[in-house]
Formats: sequence, C-alpha cells, structure tokens
Amino acid sequence: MFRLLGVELRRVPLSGARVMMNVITIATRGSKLALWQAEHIKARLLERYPGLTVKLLIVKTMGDKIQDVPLAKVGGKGLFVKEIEEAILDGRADLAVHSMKDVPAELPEGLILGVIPERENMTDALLSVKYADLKDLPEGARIGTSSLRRRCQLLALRPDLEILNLRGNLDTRVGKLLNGDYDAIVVARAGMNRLGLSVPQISELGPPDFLPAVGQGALGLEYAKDRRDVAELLEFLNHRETHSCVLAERAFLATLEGGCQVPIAGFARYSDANRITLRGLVADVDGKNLIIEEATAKPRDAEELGRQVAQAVLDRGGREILEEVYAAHGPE
Ligand SMILES: NCc1[nH]cc(CCC(=O)O)c1CC(=O)O
Repeated sequence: MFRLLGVELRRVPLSGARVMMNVITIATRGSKLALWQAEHIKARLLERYPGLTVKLLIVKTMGDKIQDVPLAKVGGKGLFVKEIEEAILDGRADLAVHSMKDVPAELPEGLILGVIPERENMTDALLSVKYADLKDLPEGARIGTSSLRRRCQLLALRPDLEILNLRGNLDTRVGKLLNGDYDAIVVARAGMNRLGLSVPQISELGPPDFLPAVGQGALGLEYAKDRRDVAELLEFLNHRETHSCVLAERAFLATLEGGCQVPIAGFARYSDANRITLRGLVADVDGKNLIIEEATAKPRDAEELGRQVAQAVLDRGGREILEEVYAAHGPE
C-alpha cells in the first residue's frame, strides 16, 4: 500500500513538469563563443516557451584560467566542463550548454548529455591574411595551432610547415593572426560562424583529407539524470540524426580513452537514409603515420559502430601510437 502510494506521489510532479518550470538556469563558460552558444539555446527556449525565464550562470573553468600552456601539456580531461558540471550537480544550474568537442567521453555519475541540437559545420578552417589555402602557403610557413589533431594532419599534407603553439579563446587567436604572429592558423569553422568573425582568407580543411574532432560543431545539453522536468523541457531541441552521429563518435573516443589533447579525429555522417558512416583517425604527432578506419552501421547501432572503428584503428597500429603520445605528452 505504502509503496503504491509512493509511486503515485512521485508521478505527480513528473507529469506536471512543463507547468512547474518557469525559471531555468543555464551554466556556461564566459568566453564569447560559450556565451553565444548559451544565448542561442536561451533564445530557442524563449521562442518555444514565451513565459519562461532563462538565466545564465557564468562559470570559470580550469581551461579558462590556463591560457598560455598547450592543453596537451596541461593534461587531464574535461578542463572546460568540470566546474560547470559541479554547478549542475549542486543545483546552482539546471543545465549546461557545451561545445560537444570539449566534453570528455565519460560523464560524471548522475549527469546525462540527453539533447544534441542539429550540427551545423564540423570542418576546420585555415585562416590567413595573405594565403588563400594550404597549397598557397610558402615553404616553411608558420602555422598556429595547439591541437595535436590539427598538427598531425597539417604535417601529413605539408611536412615542411612549422607548427607553433596558439592558445586562447577564438577571438584572441584570430587577433594574434591579424597581429602578424603567424602565416595562418587553424580553428573550427563553427566557432567563426557563430561569432561572425572574418579574416581576409579562409579555406576549408575538411573530410576526407582533414578530419574534425569528435563532436566538433555540435552543441550538447547536459543535465541531471533525475531531472525529468528538464529533459521534457529541452526535448524539442534534440536532432535525432546529429545525436546518433555524435554517439558513434563519442563511443569511438571512449574506446580509445582519449581526451581532446591527443591526435584523435572522428566524424560520422548519414551516408544514406538510414546508415551512419564513421571515419576515425589516430596519428603520431608528426603526421608520419596516420591510421584511418571507416565503417557503416544502422543508427541504432551507433555506439557499437564507434567501438568497432576504434578497435580496428587500435589493431592496425593505433595502440602503439597512443602509447608513444602519452609517454611524450603525459597521460592524456
Ligand atoms: N577547443 C575550443 C573550442 N571548442 C569548441 C570550438 C569551436 C566550436 C565547435 O567545435 O563546436 C572551439 C574553438 C576551436 O576549436 O577553434
């Protein structure tokens, strides 16, 4: 009797969820890109629920504090998300809006990335003042990027390039290019689009020659697993195709146990109406040895697809490469 009553009682707030939530708080980093992303989700929520109040809680993360050291040297996963997840776990925020690329494959207990909106552009972009594209760069050109993934793929295409560290928020990095510190830099196209940033020369670095980071260009909405009210409120923002692709990419990453600081790339797309194709890469930091595998599966097997492609990459030499990278750059 008591137990039955308990079930009934729990049901009441759940079914009334939409009516009950009239204030919702989004945790976000304070960078221009993060704020744009949080404001974008806020605007979509207000469009859908005109009476809702949406607040932003700005949280400073370790990744924001350490601006000058390459992330590969800082080590540790989730440098841009940990403090934000803490805000959800202790109830200061109802959800977080992340760049999926910054979210480690494993989430803390009790949290879920339940909503992935439609991905716009997942490619990288080569930005320059003078040079139109990679072929146009002079011998030994100085390229700014602190990403090992970008470094190894650039060197695979152009071994003569000099790759220099470049950290900081997107607008800071573009500022350093315009300042003349580099012949070109590589950044995510989605970030440029979102901030409306422009430079004289932009060319695309995309598949099949140049693979993006897992989750690049996609946003992820994270919240507590037991918050059915939040899940219901956000559900309309989910894009099923993007969600399946990102699941495949993240299963690939999880199997490799890699953070965003190792030369791992992966991207999934719908190859026909109901099949996902995932292409994954592991490379050494000098771009001398790139291991790329690809496979196709039904969307419902997205995670299995990710694990399979990872296993294939590991078996074909990826394991040795990752061990070498970890030895040179620390555990993550
Ligand atoms: N690592 C920082 C970061 N996290 C997400 C983006 C871009 C936006 C996205 O990929 O969704 C960027 C900037 C960049 O990589 O140049």
